[in-house]
Formats: sequence, C-alpha cells, structure tokens
Amino acid sequence: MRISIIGVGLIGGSVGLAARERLGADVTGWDPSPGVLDAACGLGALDRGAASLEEAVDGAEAVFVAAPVGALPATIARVLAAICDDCVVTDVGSTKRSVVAATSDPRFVGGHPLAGAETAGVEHARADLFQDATWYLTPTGSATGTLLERLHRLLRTLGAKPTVIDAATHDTMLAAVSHLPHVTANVLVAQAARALEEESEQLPATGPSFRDATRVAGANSGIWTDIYLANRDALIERIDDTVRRLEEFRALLVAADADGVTAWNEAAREDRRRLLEAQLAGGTVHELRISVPDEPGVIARLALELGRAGVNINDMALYPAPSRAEGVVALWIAGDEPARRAEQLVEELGFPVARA
Ligand SMILES: NC(=O)C1=CN([C@@H]2O[C@H](COP(=O)(O)OP(=O)(O)OC[C@H]3O[C@@H](n4cnc5c(N)ncnc54)[C@H](O)[C@@H]3O)[C@@H](O)[C@H]2O)C=CC1
Ligand SMILES: O=C(O)C(=O)Cc1ccc(O)cc1
Repeated sequence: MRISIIGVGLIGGSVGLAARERLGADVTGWDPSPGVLDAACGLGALDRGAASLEEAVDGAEAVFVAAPVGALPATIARVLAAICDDCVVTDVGSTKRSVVAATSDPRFVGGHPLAGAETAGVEHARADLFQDATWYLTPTGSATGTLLERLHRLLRTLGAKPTVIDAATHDTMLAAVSHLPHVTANVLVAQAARALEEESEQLPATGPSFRDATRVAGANSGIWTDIYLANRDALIERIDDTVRRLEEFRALLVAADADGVTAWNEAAREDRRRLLEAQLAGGTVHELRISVPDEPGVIARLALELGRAGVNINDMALYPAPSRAEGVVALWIAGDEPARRAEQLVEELGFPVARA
C-alpha cells in the first residue's frame, strides 16, 4: 500500500513507523521544516522524502495530514487538489470542527488519534504509539463508503481502535478530557513555581501526585496554541465549570463541613471508577450483515448513527453486489448489548440486518 504523510513530526512520524513495520507500506512524506525529512528517513519513518507536497501524494492510496490544527484546512485542500479519486485523505488534528467544516470532499474523513505525548518531533515517534488507542473518525454524509472502510482497516492495522463520532461531540468531549487537563497542568506548575517561591524564596519539592498532574505542562506550543484557539468556546465552558466546582469546594472548606468534604471526595472516587470501567468495556464480538443501497454517504451515515449512540464498530467490510445497485456491509461490534442496540438502530434507519 502507498501511504503519504504531510507533516512528519511526532504523530506523522509514528504513523510512518507503524505503517512500514506493520503493513509493509511504502511511505513518502513531506514537511516544510528543514532537516525533518532526512531525520525521518534515518529513523525509518519514511521510505523517502519528497521535494513538495504534490510530489509526496502522487500515487498515494491514503494520505495522513499531520500538521498543526491551524494549518490543516489549507493543507488538506492542497492535498485534495493533487490526488486521484481513489485515495482517502485524513488528518490527525486534536480538534475537528474547523477541519470538517472546511471541506465536503467525499475523499476526506477527519481523524484524531487519542494517543501521543508531551514531546514533539519525529525523534520521539514510536511504531507502537497507537496500539489499543482510540482513533476518532468524523466522517460526514459525503464520505465515500469504500474509502472510509479502507481507512478503518488501515487504522486497525496500525493497532488503533477507530471510533466514529461527530465533530461537535468530539470537540466538546476533548475539551474536558484533554484540553482542560493541559490548562490545569499549566496552572499548577505556574502556581507552584511562582506563588510558593514568593513565600518561601525557594522552589518547593514536588510529590508524585504533582508530577502525575503536571506531566503535560508546557507541552509543544507548536500545536497547543492552535488547539486552544480552535476549541476555545468549548474550553471556556469547561474552565467556567471548573471555577464553579472549585468555588463549591471552597465553600465546604470555609464552612469546615467535614461530611461535605468527604462526600465530595467519595463522589470523585466513584466518577473515576466509572470512567475507568467505560474504557475496559468489551465482550463477545458479533457480526451484523446489513443490506444497503449503493448511494453516496450511506456507510458514513450508518457509522455516525452508531457512533452517536455510543456503539463502537470494531471492524467493517463492504461487499458490493454484482448489480452495483446495492451491497452488504458487515459490521463487527463487541458486547451483547451494543450489538443489540446497533441492530435496532440499523433497523430504525430502514436497512435489513441479520446476525451472521
Ligand atoms: N502530540 C500529540 O500527542 C498529539 C497531536 N495530535 C495532532 O497531531 C498534529 C501534529 O502534532 P505533533 O506531531 O505532535 O507535532 P510536531 O510538532 O511533532 O509535528 C508537526 C509537524 O508538522 C510540520 N508542519 C508545520 N506546519 C506545516 C504545514 N503547513 N504543512 C505540513 N507540515 C507542517 C512541522 O514542521 C512538524 O514537523 C497536530 O494537529 C496535533 O494537534 C493528535 C494527537 C496527539
Ligand atoms: O501526553 C498526553 O497525555 C496527551 O494528552 C497527548 C495528547 C495530546 C494531544 C491530543 O490530541 C491527544 C493526546
């Protein structure tokens, strides 16, 4: 398979390493920063560097755009102008609304791997970065089914778990579970370094909890300024909510309300347990076979509908009928209840469905 990577940093480089190692793919890349392509070839993330974006995507079957969020719309447009019809284009940007709003091209499917690090650059790329990681996909109704299936399969080969979601839900959720934690990490280090320093005239020693909560403080500004700004409305809401929650806890302290403090802490323990449990959800894998008309956007619509209901598609395959007027989509869903829910949703959409 021929893969092209535009922006060969931590994430682009990790896609290259994984695609070459696990898929035996032929990977070409392009990056505007001097020296990056040579470094990427030396580390085994690319087979070759190209002299231009257009040269890099020539003949590719899949293109990953792994540039900072602010550069994505213009870069994706350049890629789409240079490729043939049978090529899927995706990105890895940490926010999705601005990217998805910028194009309705059927060859584009937005993406975001929920894996990474506080480091930057291809030097830190790893072939196993995406192993067992959720990889969000945000197809719109215009996405071509066969290209979405190709991308889904490719991401599985990289070790990831593709999960379809709509762009707005993605951005709201990520504001809470990724962007806000980066903000609070920055606040915690600033507070520890400045306020406590002023009081004691020396930097305080830090404990393990502080290290855990601040690992991502000051992460790569080359990507984070863009992420904060692209998702600023959702992030502002989370910050306001954080302030409210801190004020509630502050009031318990002012009142010296021991029962209230205990209840507040116990609620956090329960919330954490539920969050961890949700990540471990699995179960028997069921295969659903769905008859669909051969119309643009049908596969994307199915995937999105299930994604909205929280049903994850483990794997998918398309079987076009000889007539080409219709076809069968096979979906593999883990867990009895998610599979039952998927069957019901598909029926409600009006497509015949059977368990294989
Ligand atoms: N760092 C992380 O943990 C994660 C990052 N992401 C997303 O992945 C993307 C890349 O981030 P990283 O690899 O971490 O950053 P990075 O800084 O390691 O790599 C970014 C690369 O993009 C290149 N670049 C800059 N402008 C470009 C343009 N206009 N066209 C093409 N390439 C360009 C840079 O030269 C650099 O090599 C960002 O959109 C980020 O939001 C997604 C998941 C995790
Ligand atoms: O290092 C960490 O814990 C991260 O949170 C990395 C990360 C950064 C940006 C993303 O969009 C997704 C993951």
